[in-house]
Amino acid sequence: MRPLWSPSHALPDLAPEAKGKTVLILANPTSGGYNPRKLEKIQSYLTEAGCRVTLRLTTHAGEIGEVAADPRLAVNVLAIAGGDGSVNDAIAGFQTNPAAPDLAVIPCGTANVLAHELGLPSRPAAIARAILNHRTQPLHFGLANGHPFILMASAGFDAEVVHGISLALKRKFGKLAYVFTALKIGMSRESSDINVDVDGQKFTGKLVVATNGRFYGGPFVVCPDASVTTHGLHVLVLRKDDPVSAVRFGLALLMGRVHKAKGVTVTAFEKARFFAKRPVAVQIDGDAFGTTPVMIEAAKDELAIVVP
Ligand SMILES: Nc1ncnc2c1ncn2[C@@H]1O[C@H](COP(=O)(O)OP(=O)(O)OP(=O)(O)O)[C@@H](O)[C@H]1O
Repeated sequence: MRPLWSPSHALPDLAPEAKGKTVLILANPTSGGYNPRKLEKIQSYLTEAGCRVTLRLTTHAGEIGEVAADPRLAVNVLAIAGGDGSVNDAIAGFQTNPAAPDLAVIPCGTANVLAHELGLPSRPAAIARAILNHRTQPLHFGLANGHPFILMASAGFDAEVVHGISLALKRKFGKLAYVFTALKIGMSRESSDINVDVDGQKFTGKLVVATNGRFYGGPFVVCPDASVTTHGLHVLVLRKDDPVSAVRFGLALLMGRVHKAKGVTVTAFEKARFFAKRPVAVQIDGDAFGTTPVMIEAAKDELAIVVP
C-alpha cells in the first residue's frame, strides 16, 4: 500500500554532514502533547536522510536526567520530545556529563515556553530539517539552589498553583487546569511578603519571578529584553496580589504588558536571594521546587541547542 506521506524529497538542501549523524529521540509519553505518530514521522525523515536514530520512551520520571547525565551517551543530538519539565530534566543531567551532546527539542508539552522562546517548529518535517541542518545557538540558563532552570524560577501565587495542580486535572484540561487551580487556591490563600536581595538592591513583593527568557506561561511576553540565548537573568517583582491586582496583572500578562504595569519592577541581575518570614512555595520551569529561601543565579556555562 502507498504510504499516506513520504519523507522522500521532503527535505531538500541538507548539509552533507547529516549523513551518519546519531540521534536519540527521548520521549516523555506522559507529557501533555505526546504524539507517537509525530515522533515516528520525525524518525522516518531522519533515517531517510541517513541518520542513525533511536526512539526511546521514558518509563519513569527522572529517566531523562539519568540518560542525559550518562557519559556513555554517544550521540550527536539528544532530542527531547516533551514539555519544559522534560527539557529541564535533560539540562540538569547534562550538568554532570563531561561529554554532553547537543540538545534538540521536539515540543510535546502543555505550555512549551522554550519552543516559543526559540521559535521552534512543531511540524515533523521542519523539526527533522532543523536536526539535520544542526544549526545551534547557546542556551543560557539559571540556577536555583544550584539546580538549572531554563525559563523561570518564581515564588508566590503562581508557584502555589504549580504546587497545587493535580496531574489528572492537567492531563484532562491542559492549560485551563492552571486557571481552575488558581481560582480554587485564590479563594482561601494567605499571601506573604517575599524579600528579594538582588545584586545588592532590596525589593519586597507578593510574587517574584526570576526569568531567563521573554515569555511566561506560553506565548505571553513578560520581559522583552530577555533571551534564553544571552547570558543574564531578570527579576520581576509584583508588589500586590490582592484579587483586583491579580486580575489587573492577569490582563496585562495576556496583553504582553506586565513589565509595564503599575506595581511591577523589572531588574536585570546575576545573583538574587528570595526569602520570607514563613516558607513560600517556589517553582522552576513549571514544576514544584520546594519553598523559600532560594538562591538564584545566572549559570556561567551554556549549552548548544538546535534551532531552526
Ligand atoms: N515516563 C514518565 N512517567 C512519569 N513522569 C515522567 C515520565 N517521563 C518524564 N516524566 C516527568 O514528567 C514531567 C512533566 O513532563 P513535561 O514537562 O514533559 O510535560 P508537561 O508537564 O505536559 O509540559 P510543560 O512542562 O510544558 O507544562 C517531567 O518533569 C518529567 O520528569
